[in-house]
Amino acid sequence: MKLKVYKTNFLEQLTPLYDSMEAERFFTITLEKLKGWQRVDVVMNPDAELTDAEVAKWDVVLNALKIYKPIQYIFGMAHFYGLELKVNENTLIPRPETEELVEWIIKENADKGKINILDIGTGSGCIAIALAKNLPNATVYAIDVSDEALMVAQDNAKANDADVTFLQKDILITEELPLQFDVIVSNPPYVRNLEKHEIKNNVLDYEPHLALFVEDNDPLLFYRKIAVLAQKSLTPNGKLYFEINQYLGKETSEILQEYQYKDVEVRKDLYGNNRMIGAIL
Ligand SMILES: C[S@@+](CC[C@H](N)C(=O)[O-])C[C@H]1O[C@@H](n2cnc3c(N)ncnc32)[C@H](O)[C@@H]1O
Repeated sequence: MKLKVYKTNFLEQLTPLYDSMEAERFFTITLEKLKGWQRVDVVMNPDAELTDAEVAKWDVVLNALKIYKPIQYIFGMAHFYGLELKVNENTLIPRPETEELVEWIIKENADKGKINILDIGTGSGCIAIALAKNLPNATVYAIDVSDEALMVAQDNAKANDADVTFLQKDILITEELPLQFDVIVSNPPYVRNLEKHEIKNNVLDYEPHLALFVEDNDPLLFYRKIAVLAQKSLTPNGKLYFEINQYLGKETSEILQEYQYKDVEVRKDLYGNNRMIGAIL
């Protein structure tokens, strides 16, 4: 079949489900992953053919997209802060908002000498690995409760030549952190069940609920627990950084103030939502 004809069919089948720009983006990614081609190659080779075997592979992708499987899980790969990271159903797909949190930490810590950093709830390892790559003076540790996520994170650190020490721990039952840290960062689960209706099917049906959801009656439990643990484990003037639920900026700030943190600052993400918070001990 001609690639041009397949493309028309691919886009037609996806545009009732996704907007046309997104469908076009899926085509481009599939083209790159399955054929090693860029969009310009399609223009330059108007008569290019797909063999039956190639069509079968493209159809697998198309059918998965039709049931809203995220393209990052289809190809097992996501991009974060210039890195290519392996992802699977045990790891959240890293988000652009989280890149902004990483950017904040890098800017504030680039000029410091040797520092220890801890990432709590590391998932794919995205935050820890991006920090290790961009802050060469930092020694980076990362915790997750999920062994499956930690396996992915470890592979990602290795593939990206980043030195990160991973530890399996349930932060909710941990009584102390293993070391003193200059920076503690976390993007913990923060989506309330009552916000589930705002979550798209591709997230709800495929991304790990362990990484996303908290109970409506105590949505900030991770923040409270980490604030308490960090009181004992941050160095003087050490800083805590969190990604936060956009609707709970005020409540999250109040927790940090209650636990005697100073200079509590809420920052917005690129969409204008309250999305991250920093505070000094
Ligand atoms: C919102 S995801 C963040 C993943 C990654 N840091 C990112 O920014 O994409 C939260 C992570 O916390 C982990 N997690 C959930 N409960 C935990 C617990 N009790 N102790 C430690 N980690 C936990 C999940 O496995 C998940 O990887």
